[in-house]
Amino acid sequence: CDFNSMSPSLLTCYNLLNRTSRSFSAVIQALDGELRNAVCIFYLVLRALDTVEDDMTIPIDIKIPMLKSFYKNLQDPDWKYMDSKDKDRCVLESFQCISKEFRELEEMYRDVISDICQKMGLGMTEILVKKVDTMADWDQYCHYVAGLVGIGLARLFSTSGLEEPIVGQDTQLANDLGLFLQKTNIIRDYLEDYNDKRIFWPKVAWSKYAADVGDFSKVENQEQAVKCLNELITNALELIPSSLRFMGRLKNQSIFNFVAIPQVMAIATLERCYNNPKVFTGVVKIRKGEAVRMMLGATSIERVKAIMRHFTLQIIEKIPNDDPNSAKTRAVCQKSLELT
Ligand SMILES: O=C(O)CO[C@@H](C(=O)O)[C@@H](OCCCCCc1ccc2ccccc2c1)C(=O)NCCCCCc1ccc2ccccc2c1
Ligand SMILES: [Mg+2]
Ligand SMILES: [Mg+2]
Repeated sequence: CDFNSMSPSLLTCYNLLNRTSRSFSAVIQALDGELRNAVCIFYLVLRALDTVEDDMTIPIDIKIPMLKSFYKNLQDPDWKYMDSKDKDRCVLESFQCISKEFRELEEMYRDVISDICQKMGLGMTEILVKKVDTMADWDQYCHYVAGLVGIGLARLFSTSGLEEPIVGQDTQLANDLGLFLQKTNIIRDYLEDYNDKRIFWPKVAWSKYAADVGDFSKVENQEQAVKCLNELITNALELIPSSLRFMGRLKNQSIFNFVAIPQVMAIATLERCYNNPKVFTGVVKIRKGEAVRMMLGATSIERVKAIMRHFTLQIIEKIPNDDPNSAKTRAVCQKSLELT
């Protein structure tokens, strides 16, 4: 990034990106050409929307109209929000810089960002009132907060001309990219979310193993908790074939790295979490050194397949014979092995 030629407002945007995203800021800044600014602004606009969603101090009757109309703020040079208590409130307080840089993007990028922002905001209002009961509810929630991001990004890739039209047209694969990342986050963040009184684990799953999802945080329920954990990880692993097919279509190296690095970090996280009771006593994170080694390695579809194969074999090694989903987990891993 050539920071010397940036306007003060664009510099502020990259500063906000670095402050609000450890896992995405480096790969976004490495993107080629016009995509870099477009994806940076796309991230900040959606992080601002998500910060409204996450802020538990905003009363629901205020929050719902705020989420539904949020995309309109992109056209309002004066809009900002100073009353948030969320950790990422800086993106709401500096929203005038974000919307100014949004309005300076080419129209074809603005159309994608505004459309996804409107759909995500509307989807978030549905989630605020509805619980995640069925696996379909789980897919729907993840579609709104992450699937739509994948769909928008794929459209930006094709719109920029750096990728073929099919990349942006195949919304199912793009959606699955986001579901894989969000499901991994939800699985990993069980305890953090539960302590924030936020439940994203689907009721149809946890109710097989406990009377209340909070029971998993008690050590006497650890065995049942791990069975539920393994069931949700098995569900997430079913998305790997879509992820590989999406990445197999990419031609631009900076876009490949941008897509592949979060995907390999996610499979590494799922492997660390599988059958691991530590998920219920803290947040299981992969070590920085291991993460950097993977990032440097995930630069071609062959390398990514080798990484996916490595972690899939590790998971197969850990499948307990008495786990209720052992046969399904083995079958899902077997399918990934055939593709890698
Ligand atoms: O608030 C927190 O601290 C955690 O937030 C989670 C939550 O609130 O559930 C939750 O917030 C979701 C709503 C806001 C998502 C905004 C976003 C995220 C990443 C982007 C990457 C590039 C461009 C735009 C992006 C937009 C969160 O950040 N979950 C992490 C998974 C979301 C990944 C989205 C995504 C989807 C497909 C992708 C494909 C390729 C590369 C990056 C991708 C990134
Ligand atoms: Mg959030
Ligand atoms: Mg959120």
